Amino acid sequence: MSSSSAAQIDSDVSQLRKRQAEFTEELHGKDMAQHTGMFALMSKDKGKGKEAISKYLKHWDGKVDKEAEQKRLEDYNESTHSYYNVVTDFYEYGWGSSFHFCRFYKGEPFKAAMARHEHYLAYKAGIQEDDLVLDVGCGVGGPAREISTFTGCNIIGLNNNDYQIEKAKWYAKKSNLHNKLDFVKGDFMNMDFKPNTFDKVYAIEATCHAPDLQQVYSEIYKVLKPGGTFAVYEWVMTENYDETNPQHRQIAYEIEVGDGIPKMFDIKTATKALENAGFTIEIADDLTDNHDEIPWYYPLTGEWKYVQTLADLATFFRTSYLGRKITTAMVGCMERLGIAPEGSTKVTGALEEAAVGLVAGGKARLFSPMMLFVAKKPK
Ligand SMILES: CC(C)=CCC[C@@H](C)[C@H]1CC[C@H]2C3=C(CC[C@]12C)[C@@]1(C)CC[C@H](O)C[C@@H]1CC3
Ligand SMILES: C[S@@+](CC[C@H](N)C(=O)[O-])C[C@H]1O[C@@H](n2cnc3c(N)ncnc32)[C@H](O)[C@@H]1O
Repeated sequence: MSSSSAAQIDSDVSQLRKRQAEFTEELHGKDMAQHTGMFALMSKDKGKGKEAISKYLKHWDGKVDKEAEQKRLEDYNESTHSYYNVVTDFYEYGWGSSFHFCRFYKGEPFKAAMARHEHYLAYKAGIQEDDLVLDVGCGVGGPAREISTFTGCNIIGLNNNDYQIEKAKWYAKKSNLHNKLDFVKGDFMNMDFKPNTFDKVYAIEATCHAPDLQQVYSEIYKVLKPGGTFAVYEWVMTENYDETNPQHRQIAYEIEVGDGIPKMFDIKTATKALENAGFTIEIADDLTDNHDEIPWYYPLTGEWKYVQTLADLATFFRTSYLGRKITTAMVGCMERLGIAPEGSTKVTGALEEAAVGLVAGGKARLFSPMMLFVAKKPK
């Protein structure tokens, strides 16, 4: 690439970042980090809120044709940025500050199961005290806070959503972890870190937003020290998935459109992408394939029998089919009263589609949100 075209790309990237940061502040307000869930939804600038939702709908309007898919792949940065601008409040309201699924043991509370899933990844990655670790696609920093507390390591969280970065920084300060954690804006498809920087890298349910898995894994490979480990919970379609089967494809589309994913890839593609990036795969283990008594997707069903503790009733109520209908009705009232941005119910509608697709994919064993890969960069 010539130096003038490289300079042009750099300037386009910095303009995009500036635009996204300015829009974030106008939309969520200067004290954006301090409000969560429905309070955050109410404290948005209503005009910008409407604009944010229409930006999101432009990309995620349910179109399932190849052309729409191609557009989402090309526009992955803006499309995921706009997705997380509008869903983050709902995620925090319904799920908490770790945006991923987990396995559940009998008798185990929801929050403990989520934390254990994070500890397990840290353990498999071999994270040690004082390691410098990169969290790729860090959300609002729930896993980074847990993993740093569990291991004592230092973590840099990389994220392309400004709203989530502000929140992650605020939570880290509140939990007195700001000396161990830092959160930076960036695109995992083109990282700004120097090569060979990190002892370990992990990614939790984030790299599925990449338009090309080999590219994101190659970036991770580049910034990892030789001999370092990369551990990931990847979202994949399983071996049972047949792209030519219209019912299978419909489930994959629901997951893509409802979860802000340009294209769902299968296990084979993810495996090849890791190998082509230069990694040696040490573990490839689909954690949904364990005959668990309590399925990973249970919070999104209406199956009360799986709720393990009384304290989990509040979470389950919000995540279950009935709870989601009630949330949609409540958000509809807020929208009519003008205290939630116009179009908010379209967001709950898309999240409903996500929930339906995820449960259908889980039940049919076509989809896994926890394909664990542990891979090494050779010395
Ligand atoms: C999008 C990716 C790659 C990962 C996120 C996984 C999960 C944390 C989310 C997937 C679907 C989400 C839904 C909710 C919370 C977060 C998820 C489970 C809600 C329960 C939030 C409250 C809304 O009223 C309904 C949502 C349904 C989908
Ligand atoms: C489902 S969330 C998971 C967040 C976090 N790993 C957790 O478990 O709480 C996916 C995250 O990936 C981030 N992300 C998506 N595309 C990205 C990109 N191109 N570069 C950096 N981060 C990205 C999103 O902003 C979001 O924070």
